[in-house]
Amino acid sequence: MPGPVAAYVVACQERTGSNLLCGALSAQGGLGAPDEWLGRSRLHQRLVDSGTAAPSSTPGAPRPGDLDAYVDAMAARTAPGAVFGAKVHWYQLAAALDDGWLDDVRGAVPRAARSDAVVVRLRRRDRVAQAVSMLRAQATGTYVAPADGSAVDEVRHPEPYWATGGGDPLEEIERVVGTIDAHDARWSQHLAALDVPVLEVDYEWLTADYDATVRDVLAFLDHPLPATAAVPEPRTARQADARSAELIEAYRRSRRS
Ligand SMILES: Nc1ncnc2c1ncn2[C@@H]1O[C@H](COP(=O)(O)OS(=O)(=O)O)[C@@H](OP(=O)(O)O)[C@H]1O
Ligand SMILES: OC[C@H]1O[C@H](O[C@H]2O[C@H](CO)[C@@H](O)[C@H](O)[C@H]2O)[C@H](O)[C@@H](O)[C@@H]1O
Repeated sequence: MPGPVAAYVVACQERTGSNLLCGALSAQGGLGAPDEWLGRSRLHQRLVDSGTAAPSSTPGAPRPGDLDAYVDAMAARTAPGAVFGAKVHWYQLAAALDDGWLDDVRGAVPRAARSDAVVVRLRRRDRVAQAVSMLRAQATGTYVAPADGSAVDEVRHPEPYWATGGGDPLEEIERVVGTIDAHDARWSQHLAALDVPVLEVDYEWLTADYDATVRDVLAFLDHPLPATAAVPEPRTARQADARSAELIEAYRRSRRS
């Protein structure tokens, strides 16, 4: 008989609405702040700041000296008594698995909570739209649009994550869709091998019926919202613009011809 949910992972890929969902979970109060604790661009600094970096860790090749100590330090930042949450993109887990400092995704939550950890698997059915969203975020340096309209700093990665930034945009989309498919298959394989409860959620459900989808996720995480309580307002806004629509349409047209 499984116990109450002690920790959770939002298992996703980029541009699947993960900030929208994780914003709702963070706003709930008892579910921590599911951040990208394994996120490559900040991992080395987080390890150093928490005193858990391996001597060999560098910004380009972050490596914990003691993963459990690192995860515990991140968990200590969430409110006392809150359920710990982590958001993990496949490429972040893959890097950790390849480096050998983690055996499976449950390593991203505190050891004491692993046997009662659950997974919310977030995907986007429209992979062309997802790929275009990735390329637009990379091109504009804007990965998130706060719903309150506040400004965010541009993010420029030293090396492009998903595309070269040059060349034929339709070929870029094709390549990124291929990466999304491959990473999705790896998530499926990885989760199928674990004895862990998984709730499947699609970006399309989240955006078509935000209230009902967030309620379903909260119930799965043992934090059901009473029918009389309102779902927290989205913290992020939709980013896709006219250029996104143009690229999606051009790609679809090219596939039909
Ligand atoms: N409120 C709301 N309504 C509709 N869509 C929304 C909303 N908030 C975020 N989004 C869209 O989610 C996409 C970004 O996904 P992620 O947050 O997973 O991106 S990432 O983690 O930073 O890579 C990205 O998709 P695109 O609009 O296709 O670019 C965001 O616009
Ligand atoms: O595509 C790589 C990563 O790009 C985004 O992360 C970057 O922007 C974040 C702010 O929106 C910042 O916190 C992070 O350190 C940057 O790497 C995106 O949010 C990530 O999901 C994505 O993996």
